[in-house]
Amino acid sequence: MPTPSKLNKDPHNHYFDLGAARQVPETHAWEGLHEHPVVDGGVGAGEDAVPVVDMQDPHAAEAVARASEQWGAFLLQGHGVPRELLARVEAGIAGMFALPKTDKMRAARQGGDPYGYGLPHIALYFSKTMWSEGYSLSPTNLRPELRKIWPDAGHDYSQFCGVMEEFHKEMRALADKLMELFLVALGLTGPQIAGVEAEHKLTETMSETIHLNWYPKCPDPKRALGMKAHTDSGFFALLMQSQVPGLHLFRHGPPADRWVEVPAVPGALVVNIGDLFQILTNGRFRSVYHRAVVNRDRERISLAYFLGPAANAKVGPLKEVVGGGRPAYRALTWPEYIIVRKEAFANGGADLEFTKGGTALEMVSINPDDDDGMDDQGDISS
Ligand SMILES: C=C1C[C@]23C[C@@]1(O)CC[C@H]2[C@@]12CCC[C@@](C)(C(=O)O1)[C@H]2[C@@H]3C(=O)O
Ligand SMILES: O=C(O)CCC(=O)C(=O)O
Ligand SMILES: [Fe+2]
Repeated sequence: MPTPSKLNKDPHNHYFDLGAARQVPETHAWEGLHEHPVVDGGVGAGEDAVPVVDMQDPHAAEAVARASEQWGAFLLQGHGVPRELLARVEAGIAGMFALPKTDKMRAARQGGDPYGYGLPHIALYFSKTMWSEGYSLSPTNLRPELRKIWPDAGHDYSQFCGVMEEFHKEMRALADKLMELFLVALGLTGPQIAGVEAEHKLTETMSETIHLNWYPKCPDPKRALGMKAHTDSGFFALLMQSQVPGLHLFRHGPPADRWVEVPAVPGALVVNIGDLFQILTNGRFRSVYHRAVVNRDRERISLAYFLGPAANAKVGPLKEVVGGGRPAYRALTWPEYIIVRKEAFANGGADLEFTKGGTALEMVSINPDDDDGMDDQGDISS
């Protein structure tokens, strides 16, 4: 086992084999994990039942609007991605994460690279280490990236690339449909949606990242954390989780602040709204604060497919949503938002419950009493 000091300084966790650990070292023991109760979000959980949207339902847009306003997340069914493909994707990811660490480390993220193998970006902001390994990939550059792990480009490589490409094609088509459904859910008319698309090319220019998560079994799951609580920064994420629950969504009281455990529903995907979508929709659709916990007996895998604006597009509240009102946020690019979030994290803004310096969204919001940002128009803004 490495010395704790070395582990803490190593954002990519080179030295600690989570899968073989017999105890949770101090470096991986998080405080405050049990401040809020965890409640079941399954069917029959009353108002804590995670909303379900069936894309085939003629009233899907209304269900999306309700879920996006009240939860910032929902389970998506009727999406058309074959269940058997999801099973092959999951098996492929499990096989990749089961490779020796030395193979995976060949793809380790270097410095500020957005892509690569290792702990997620937010790991850099915390002194404790998460009980997980991650791998961020650009779907348009899969083969060269995965050659780092499988330099011989043999059978496993071809199979994994093949299944991920098939999956990506399906997911991209789904993301485009979902973006349209969100715009309908916002109450935009057909001509308004066409206008938004013509003006901002939202769907056409959306950028995509696939992030794979592996949460090995943990000998003491009450002390460890798979993924530190956060909001995703982009527009929205489509999450595929294995049949082991572990995703928690935060809900404010009354009756009490709590974590709602998302049930593992075979074939369903989870949709999480991100911060830039909250900005785009002028705060109508809320980003969801969420975390992933770990399990003593079963490892867990998830795949998050992130959609966001093009890196150089300024995102501000859509004028079609703002209407005669005022924009609640100033316009900024995704990279600019990441810088704001870094500052917010440094000030304790990572924890909704204990925010000292304000969350990143608060830092980019426009105070209704001043005129700041009123003329801060962007590519995607009012
Ligand atoms: C597109 C992206 C969203 C993400 C940062 C990234 O460039 C690639 C990884 C993503 C991820 C996954 C785990 C949680 C998260 C907060 C993180 O640290 O890395 C998200 C990022 C995000 O939503 O900001
Ligand atoms: O593993 C999960 O369920 C959550 C993962 C997540 O939040 C992320 O990758 O951004
Ligand atoms: Fe997330």
